[in-house]
Amino acid sequence: MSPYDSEPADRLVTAAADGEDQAVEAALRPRLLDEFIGQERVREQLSLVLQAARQRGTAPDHVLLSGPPGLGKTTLSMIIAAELGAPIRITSGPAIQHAGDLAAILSSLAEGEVLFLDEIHRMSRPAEEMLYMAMEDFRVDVIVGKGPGATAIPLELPPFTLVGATTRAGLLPPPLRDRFGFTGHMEFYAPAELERVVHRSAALLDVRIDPAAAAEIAGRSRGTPRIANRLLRRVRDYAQVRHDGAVTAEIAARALDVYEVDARGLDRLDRAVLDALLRLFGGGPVGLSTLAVAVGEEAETVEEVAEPFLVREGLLARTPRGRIATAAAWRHLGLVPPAQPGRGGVPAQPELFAPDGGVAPEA
Ligand SMILES: Nc1ncnc2c1ncn2[C@@H]1O[C@H](COP(=O)(O)OP(=O)(O)OP(=O)(O)O)[C@@H](O)[C@H]1O
Ligand SMILES: [Mg+2]
Repeated sequence: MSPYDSEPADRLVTAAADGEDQAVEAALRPRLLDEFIGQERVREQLSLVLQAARQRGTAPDHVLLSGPPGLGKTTLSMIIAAELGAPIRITSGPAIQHAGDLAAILSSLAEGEVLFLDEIHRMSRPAEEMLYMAMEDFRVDVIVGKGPGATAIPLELPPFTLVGATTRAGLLPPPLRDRFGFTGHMEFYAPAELERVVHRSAALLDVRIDPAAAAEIAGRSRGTPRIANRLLRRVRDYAQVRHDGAVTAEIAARALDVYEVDARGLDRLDRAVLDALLRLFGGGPVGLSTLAVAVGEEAETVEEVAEPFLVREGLLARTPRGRIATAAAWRHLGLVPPAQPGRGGVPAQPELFAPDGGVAPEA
């Protein structure tokens, strides 16, 4: 499910898991730390935490994994359990409505079990407070009865390891954040790392793929393994239906053109926003609501779905005066910036425009 209500349900480049992703992701998940690609720092730190705990024969400190969707938080939590040889219990913040729900889970944990709490920032306040005590003292107070006659019965818990995951670490109350012994910050993946993800997944899916094709898919995957895996599946469909199943760079590029994911990973909506900003408003500044009307979308959709990636890619900037396009945006759409801002762009002359990202001269 997309974290954004405003995100179109069928968006190919969403970082959120769709139904098909959920069905196939289990098969594509690396099982051990050594198979996990990229995130070198998190991997090394985590490996030390786990190895030390194994040597001491105790449950490791609680672990918080934070970062954008699709970067491998759920995958890493399962790896933690596998590396410890411990069972894992999986639940999520929204599933825990009442403190009692959490008490029931905690009291049934086995010694050394890993409790994976996904979307931990969406837990209810009373459950959160119960979790503080459970994390720190391995104890919960179960409230029996109501009103003035209510009593708290303390309940000892076996040592366990909480692995929390969140896309919004900033929303976690400090007392909760402080109770994790280790926080892994997941970063977007470099293209070379995504290439390795594509090769690995292709092998598991029995897809023959050229190195150049893997690079083509990686470059369009927005730094996100989940998107790389999804694009690979769409490319596989195309290669199978239109060709003999083998994926070359040319086939990958053509397939992703069919699905309107461009060389930099922008989809139709992203390009529409950039295109309006450049052609209609001369690169800005223009207000969000005006820009949204120009592309026929809700302001929230433009702001939450399209803009974060455009900003991350250095194609668009949000300023107090409105949205403005960067020089890279003009180049990406093959346009030359106007001599006077606000006049609209003209198609680039081939000799003026360096498609490899060279500087486009002022007209
Ligand atoms: N480092 C990696 N190496 C190989 N595959 C990866 C890696 N990280 C993620 N993946 C793949 O990407 C997909 C998404 O990963 P995962 O479900 O762990 O992301 P997530 O961070 O939990 O996302 P969300 O925030 O939506 O829950 C999985 O299929 C997984 O196999
Ligand atoms: Mg997850």
